[in-house]
Amino acid sequence: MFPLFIRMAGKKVVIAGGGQIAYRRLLPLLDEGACITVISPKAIDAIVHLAEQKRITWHARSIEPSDYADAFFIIAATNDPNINEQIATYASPNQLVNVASNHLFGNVHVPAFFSRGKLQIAITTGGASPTLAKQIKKQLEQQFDESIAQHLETLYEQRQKRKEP
Ligand SMILES: C[C@@]1(CC(=O)O)c2cc3[nH]c(cc4nc(cc5[nH]c(cc(n2)[C@H]1CCC(=O)O)[C@@](C)(CC(=O)O)[C@@H]5CCC(=O)O)C(CC(=O)O)=C4CCC(=O)O)c(CCC(=O)O)c3CC(=O)O
Ligand SMILES: NC(=O)C1=CN([C@@H]2O[C@H](COP(=O)(O)OP(=O)(O)OC[C@H]3O[C@@H](n4cnc5c(N)ncnc54)[C@H](O)[C@@H]3O)[C@@H](O)[C@H]2O)C=CC1
Repeated sequence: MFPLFIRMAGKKVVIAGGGQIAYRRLLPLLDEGACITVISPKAIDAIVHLAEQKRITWHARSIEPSDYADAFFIIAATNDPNINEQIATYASPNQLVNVASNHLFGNVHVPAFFSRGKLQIAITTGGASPTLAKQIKKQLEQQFDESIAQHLETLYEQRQKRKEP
């Protein structure tokens, strides 16, 4: 697995499933300005609410391959592992696909992560123990408190000045 931080503003994201896991994936992507479509016969209230506010699109039906043919990033988070795995199979090899129910499918793992201003830290265990990834995240959250955000801003400004011609 190769770690990347991806600018998601304006990118088409299709999420199959409308449960807690779909919502957990959706929130940080929405913050980043991704264009999100949820396809799911049922959805939790928080997702329905976002759709009512027109912050995302929700289609209340089962997912079909044509729904994600032109998606930049596909998230398979239904409660049917077979459907999730089928999505990974039907997607183009050039699309990013995350399968929430089986780490062996798809080509993207979602890490445990947090930010302190411009500092972003993400941890994965390659599907071995998401719980350990979460614990390591909590330890690092203690180690890097909010003060690092301001320190990093100062370093950033100094660096920008040095780069000025
Ligand atoms: C492959 C991956 C999926 C992906 O990439 O999308 C995946 C897969 C699976 N998770 C499962 C279960 C749990 N996942 C969590 C928690 C988190 N899981 C996350 C990521 C990932 N989980 C990716 C690998 C990341 C890595 O390797 O480190 C985190 C880090 C990020 C996030 O989800 O937002 C988030 C912590 C967030 C945080 O707080 O920071 C908990 C604990 C809890 O919720 O408290 C449990 C229950 C305990 C347990 O089972 O361990 C199951 C079995 C499901 C079933 O039984 O059906 C599968 C399927 C499988 O193992 O194949
Ligand atoms: N952190 C992680 O990565 C974790 C992943 N999981 C996995 O994530 C998946 C989803 O978990 P939850 O959100 O808790 O499930 P959930 O049961 O709350 O929600 C599942 C959603 O999928 C929808 N759905 C079912 N069939 C569909 C279809 N054909 N097309 C579109 N949508 C469909 C349902 O309407 C429902 O909204 C599970 O498969 C579970 O194995 C579970 C726990 C943690």
